[in-house]
Amino acid sequence: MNLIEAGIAAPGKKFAIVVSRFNHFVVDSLLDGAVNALKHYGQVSADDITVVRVPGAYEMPLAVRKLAKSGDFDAIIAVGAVIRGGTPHFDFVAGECNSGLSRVMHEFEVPVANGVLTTDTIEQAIERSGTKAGNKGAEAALSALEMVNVLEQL
Ligand SMILES: Nc1c(NC[C@H](O)[C@H](O)[C@H](O)CO)[nH]c(=O)[nH]c1=O
Ligand SMILES: CC(=O)[C@@H](O)COP(=O)(O)O
Repeated sequence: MNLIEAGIAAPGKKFAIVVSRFNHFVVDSLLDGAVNALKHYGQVSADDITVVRVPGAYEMPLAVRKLAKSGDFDAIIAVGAVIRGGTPHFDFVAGECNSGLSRVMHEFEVPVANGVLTTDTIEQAIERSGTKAGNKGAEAALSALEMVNVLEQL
């Protein structure tokens, strides 16, 4: 059996993190988790991490596409929080964000890790941004680290 598997150390690789300002009270924790994971587990230096802030999750795919098209980054991490309100707007924002990120990843063959929370309640978002349900920003960063190394072997 031939198994292609990779670790998460990626010193010298370049990462971009696209972070939305909406719900920044949880998104800032997701960003911290992603940056710390890149530095601590990935051995990525701060000089190789670029952070791009956008207004909301709906705007993320456009920024991610520009970054992917530049060819300057080995992986891109998207962190944000779409929290359901009182109208169907949640479905459109979350749907367009997720499908847009996926489209960019496949079009440019650059890992785009999805650290965008889509929750029904604020409490669910808080739980997933560094409390009892982990930090989805950190998890997305770990995915990006592994995918950079896996793709290098393919
Ligand atoms: N409600 C949330 C939004 N809404 C804003 C949109 O993302 C977009 O910025 C606006 O529609 C203007 O184009 N964004 C989030 O990231 N999270 C939300 O819960
Ligand atoms: C995800 C959203 O756009 C949502 O937070 C907006 O809230 P509402 O549906 O009450 O306008």
